[in-house]
Amino acid sequence: MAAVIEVNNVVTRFGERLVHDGVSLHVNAGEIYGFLGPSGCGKSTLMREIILLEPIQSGTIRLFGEPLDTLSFDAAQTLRRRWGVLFQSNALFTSLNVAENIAVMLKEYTALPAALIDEIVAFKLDIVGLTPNEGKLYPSQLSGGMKKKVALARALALDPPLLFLDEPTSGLDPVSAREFDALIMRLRDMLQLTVVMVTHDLASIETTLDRMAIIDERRIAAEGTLSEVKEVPSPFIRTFFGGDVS
Ligand SMILES: Nc1ncnc2c1ncn2[C@@H]1O[C@H](COP(=O)(O)OP(=O)(O)OP(=O)(O)O)[C@@H](O)[C@H]1O
Repeated sequence: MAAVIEVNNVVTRFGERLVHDGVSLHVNAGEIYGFLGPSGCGKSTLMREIILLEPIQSGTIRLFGEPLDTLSFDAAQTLRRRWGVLFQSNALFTSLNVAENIAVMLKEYTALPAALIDEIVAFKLDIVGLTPNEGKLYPSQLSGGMKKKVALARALALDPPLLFLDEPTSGLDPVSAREFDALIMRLRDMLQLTVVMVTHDLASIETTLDRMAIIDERRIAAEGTLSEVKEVPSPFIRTFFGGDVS
């Protein structure tokens, strides 16, 4: 299976704080892959380095085989269109309705005619389970679960093969959270996506992740399937999966 993301020996330091000290992992095409680890271990920072929001200080990251550190400005812009990101905050535009939020990316990055954009938006609403009428609502009129679906539809607007999710189920009630997990798995299969998510949600981890990396003590403490990482003797893994702490 081809690696969509290869992280090699990444070292990240903020002032005195060493966050990553030689982090390496790889994400294969078509997997749902998790970044796990204690609070502050650098999960979000690693994701930000991969999506070009944070400079790579040392080490290499390749996306679709392309090394990120030597990308030209134009190549970086082209690459950015190959992933979608669902931020924890959803980052919806409050002054735009749901359909307009989804259309933003299409208006900004394509020269498609308005009628075609409307059709694409209708399709994106449908695949995340929202109705055309819900497309007319504003973010303030939506539940937490609906906001996530809108942000997901927007992240998928340009048909990226790669999707990043930052704690997608945090703040959702358990029913909405499991519904969202099922949606991610369905979309992965339907659109043949590769999905990377930062998560602390044990139910999501158990049901959705094919493989995961545990970042702990500045390094990868374990990488593999759930049963593989559970075998690794590490205090964080024992506590997190062992049920010592809720
Ligand atoms: N731009 C920055 N400048 C300085 N310190 C930063 C910066 N970004 C992150 N950090 C620090 O790096 C460490 C890792 O942060 P990060 O948000 O990646 O952790 P995390 O594993 O995602 O945490 P959480 O699970 O709590 O969201 C933290 O100590 C954070 O304060």
